[in-house]
Amino acid sequence: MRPTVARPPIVNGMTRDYTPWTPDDAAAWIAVPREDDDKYRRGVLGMVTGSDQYPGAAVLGAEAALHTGLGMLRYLGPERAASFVLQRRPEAVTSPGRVQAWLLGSGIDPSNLDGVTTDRFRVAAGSGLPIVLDAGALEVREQTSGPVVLTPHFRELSKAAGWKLDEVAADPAGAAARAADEWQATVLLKGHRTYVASPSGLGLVASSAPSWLATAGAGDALGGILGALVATHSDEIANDEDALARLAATASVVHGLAAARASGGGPLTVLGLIEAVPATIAGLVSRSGSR
Ligand SMILES: NC(=O)C1=CN([C@@H]2O[C@H](COP(=O)(O)OP(=O)(O)OC[C@H]3O[C@@H](n4cnc5c(N)ncnc54)[C@H](O)[C@@H]3O)[C@@H](O)[C@H]2O)[C@@H](O)CC1
Ligand SMILES: Nc1ncnc2c1ncn2[C@@H]1O[C@H](COP(=O)(O)OP(=O)(O)O)[C@@H](O)[C@H]1O
Repeated sequence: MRPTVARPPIVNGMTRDYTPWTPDDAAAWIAVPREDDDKYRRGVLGMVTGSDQYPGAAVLGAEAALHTGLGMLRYLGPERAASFVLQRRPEAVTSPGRVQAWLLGSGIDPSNLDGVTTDRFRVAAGSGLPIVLDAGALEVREQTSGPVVLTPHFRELSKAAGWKLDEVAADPAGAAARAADEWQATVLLKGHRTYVASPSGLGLVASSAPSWLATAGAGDALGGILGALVATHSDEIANDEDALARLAATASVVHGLAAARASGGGPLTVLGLIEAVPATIAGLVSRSGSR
């Protein structure tokens, strides 16, 4: 039996308490495929990410989702980004079809949306399926009909909510809670500590990441990890109003632990982090198996 590890103390935000989300907590939110699973039953993620300006974000999100594990990835972004995704990951499918969850917005400038992306945002928002909104898709929350999790960093939250950047930076825990209340959506606010607030009042905080993670593209990888976790837990999301918050905190823990593994105390690249995700998940699964 493993020794019991003391849970870190609760972080008191001004408006709600945040319970630390530990690797043991995260381990319970990894879907391990069963013998009777097939690619569709495991979960299909639809991704509308990347643009001519930022095709790399699409590649990082797709790589991260596939390394986290899912039945199928449907990449439905613009043509140039799609060809980069296919060059790295020929298993990605680029034709529309059924999905269990959506990831929208990484690598997209909301002031410069192309027609295909706008149409696909509309279809995803109206599907009623669980949806992860990142970077250029934060505003899509206003059109959605299903469960939503948003993944802004400080500047994105300040812009989307119309709050001063200094205020968000001074009290990120409070800002995440306020956004979750106002938007009636789960909010994951990125930073050295990542705060997850759900509209029901749940607060979770993940702090497993080394500061070496502060590098361009790290958030695009987090989006892919979360997208895969959401696509493989559609039943749990339908039955538990806080499942999205727990999955978001789990994504942050997986991301932070993979970053620590890739870093080994020194600099990391985002592809290095992504390559460390399968071993990170195997480590979490073996923890939950030993309980
Ligand atoms: N390889 C890729 O394709 C990458 C794409 N990314 C995408 O890029 C888009 C913009 O993301 P950001 O996180 O940069 O958005 P931010 O809201 O942080 O910044 C927007 C813009 O403000 C300027 N800016 C802000 N702070 C600055 C500073 N301290 N020094 C210099 N310029 C500053 C930059 O011109 C930047 O493009 C998102 O769609 C994101 O997903 C980024 O994730 C980086 C990697
Ligand atoms: N100082 C830090 N320590 C630990 N993690 C960090 C730090 N700064 C940023 N991060 C993490 O790195 C990622 C950066 O995401 P984001 O700002 O969206 O970057 P990008 O848009 O370039 O992909 C987030 O997951 C965030 O939590």
